[in-house]
Amino acid sequence: MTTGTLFIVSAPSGAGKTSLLKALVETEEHVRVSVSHTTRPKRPGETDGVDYHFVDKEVFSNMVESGAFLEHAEVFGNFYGTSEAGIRDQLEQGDDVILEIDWQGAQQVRARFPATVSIFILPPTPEALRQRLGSRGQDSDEVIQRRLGEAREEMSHYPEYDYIVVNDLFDQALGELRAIITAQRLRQPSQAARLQERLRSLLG
Ligand SMILES: Nc1nc2c(ncn2[C@@H]2O[C@H](COP(=O)(O)OP(=O)(O)O)[C@@H](O)[C@H]2O)c(=O)[nH]1
Ligand SMILES: Nc1ncnc2c1ncn2[C@@H]1O[C@H](COP(=O)(O)OP(=O)(O)O)[C@@H](O)[C@H]1O
Repeated sequence: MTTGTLFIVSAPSGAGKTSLLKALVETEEHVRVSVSHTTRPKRPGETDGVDYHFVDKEVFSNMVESGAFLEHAEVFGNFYGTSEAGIRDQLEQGDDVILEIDWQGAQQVRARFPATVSIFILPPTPEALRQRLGSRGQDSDEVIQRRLGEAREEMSHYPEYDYIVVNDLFDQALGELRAIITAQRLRQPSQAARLQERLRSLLG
């Protein structure tokens, strides 16, 4: 039995991480994206329990108190956290689990699980980031300005990550994400655990 790998994906708001991960799980088996809890308001088109578990501050702080979170952080004035329940089960079933979290959460998860593989997604240019945040059409000007203002701070943490993917051409970035996951699966001992029978017949 092998356990799956825990991946972290971080990026400044608008770089395209949610779109990339959505496309990734549609085509890739045995990869799941963890659904976080957040106190931020739901955007049009988002679904509770699918995009996030939308909760109020009281529920969130009760979960913090009871130790339900693997990590949690305040980002753009809202609270976000990854609940531990479920993630362990998914990993134990052999599935890879991706956490779409900010650099603060990434530091907490690495401290607890040093084998975590982390990926930072960069936009090609500052102009592209601005344009993407605007074209998503789901945030007010004030929210967009705040997110752009904090993009440099988020991006300054890139050296803490194992991989960097530039999301210029969407399909190329998606291919690079797939390559990282594939490479991780081919590593010893993950791959050897999958190949037990074959190895037995080869080695006698
Ligand atoms: N630490 C932490 N950060 C999270 C979590 N979920 C989302 N985030 C981060 O919070 C930031 C804002 O997310 P969101 O409001 O969905 O905006 P978006 O990045 O523009 O899609 C992003 O940097 C996310 O990676 C979480 O569970 N924990
Ligand atoms: N490679 C790309 N080229 C052009 N637009 C993109 C690309 N990747 C994502 N987008 C668009 O940019 C906007 C922000 O993407 P999103 O996935 O919501 O970003 P994030 O989750 O990082 O905040 C969306 O409108 C999305 O369709």
